[in-house]
Amino acid sequence: MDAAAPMEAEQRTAGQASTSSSTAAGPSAKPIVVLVIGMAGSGKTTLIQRVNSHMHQQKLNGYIINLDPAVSHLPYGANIDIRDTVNYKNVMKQYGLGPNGGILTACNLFATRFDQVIQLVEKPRDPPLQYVFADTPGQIEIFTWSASGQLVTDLFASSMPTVVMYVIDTPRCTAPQTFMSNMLQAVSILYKTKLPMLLAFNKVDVSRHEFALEWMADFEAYSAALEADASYAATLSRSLSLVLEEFYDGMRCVGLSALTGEGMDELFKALGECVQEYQQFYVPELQAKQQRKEALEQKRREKEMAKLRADMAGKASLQEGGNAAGAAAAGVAGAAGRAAAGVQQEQLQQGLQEDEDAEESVDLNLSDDSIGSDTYEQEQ
Ligand SMILES: Nc1nc2c(ncn2[C@@H]2O[C@H](COP(=O)(O)OP(=O)(O)OP(=O)(O)O)[C@@H](O)[C@H]2O)c(=O)[nH]1
Repeated sequence: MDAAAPMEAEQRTAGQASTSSSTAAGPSAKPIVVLVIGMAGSGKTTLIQRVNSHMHQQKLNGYIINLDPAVSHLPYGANIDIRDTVNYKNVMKQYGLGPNGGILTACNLFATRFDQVIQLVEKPRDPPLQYVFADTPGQIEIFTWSASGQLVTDLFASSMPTVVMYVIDTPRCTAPQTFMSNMLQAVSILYKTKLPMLLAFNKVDVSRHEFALEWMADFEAYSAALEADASYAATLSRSLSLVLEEFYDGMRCVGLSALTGEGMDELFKALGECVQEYQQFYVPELQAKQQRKEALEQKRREKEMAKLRADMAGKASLQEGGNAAGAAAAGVAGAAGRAAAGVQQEQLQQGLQEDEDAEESVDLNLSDDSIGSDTYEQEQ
């Protein structure tokens, strides 16, 4: 893998729009990262192309990252392209993998350098970046259920406001069970990432998305659509629709057409709302997570310190105890030499007393050595 490639690829600024004083994210704000996820063929790449041209028109400062190593042609100029860094076909050959294994491994290799991508995105610019759109592999699970997808998502979300845009092929969703499959996929991504989500019903030029909004708002309407179907899958879909009511409630949805450009203004408005949700819910959760991690680390350090103290105390008391016992034995021998049983007893007592004194001084020394930790424990 070419480590310097993300840096070089970034020089190609085809995806950058021209300058603007009226920035949606604010002049000093961090860019909004949009992870574009969806089933194969839902129109992610075409949608990003449309978004790119919309950003140019609106003079929004955008940045595009392609994370799909297997895409053969990109209709937009990506600022960073995974294919400049890693060739998934070579990966397949080198590791003896099939296409999916090759794509997955290519993504994993790229993810190991993703801190460089974050650095590039965060690089100060004038005017600052407002939006970062990331195109993900068509095989949805390669991104959503892989270590690399998790890493990329976490790195973005812990550095910048991050939103998941789940792209849906609307014409295909007119079948109620395909609609349910899409919703379940979206829910699983929401659970996995815990990020604000936007449902983007694409291809509304072919089929309007209002039927989907109705199914989400009204269980009876969805149930009616399944009426003619008495199969087990249909019954399950009906039950799932009830379960998903909580998910549907308040979920942001936009109807888009990557082909005609319909819905672009609504998309950017919805992204702004998602950022508010990110600030309100995700950031406090992230902070709490970091605090829990720090507390665990602190506990681990304290435990190690206590173990070290115990080891040192054991060694020191053995050493001091041995010295004192030696002195006591010498005293006993001297007393025996003078043949005085009372004196012998006295010497023995004295020896034991010395032993006790020695132990006391060991304890004090240990306390001195570990003032910081002891103080912390007492405070706890
Ligand atoms: N009519 C119509 N067709 C669209 C629209 N968006 C995408 N398409 C078509 O849908 C097909 C798939 O589009 P892509 O952009 O390649 O979809 P993708 O999700 O990136 O596909 P993968 O890379 O396989 O994941 C193409 O033939 C596009 O021309 C749209 O809004 N309307």
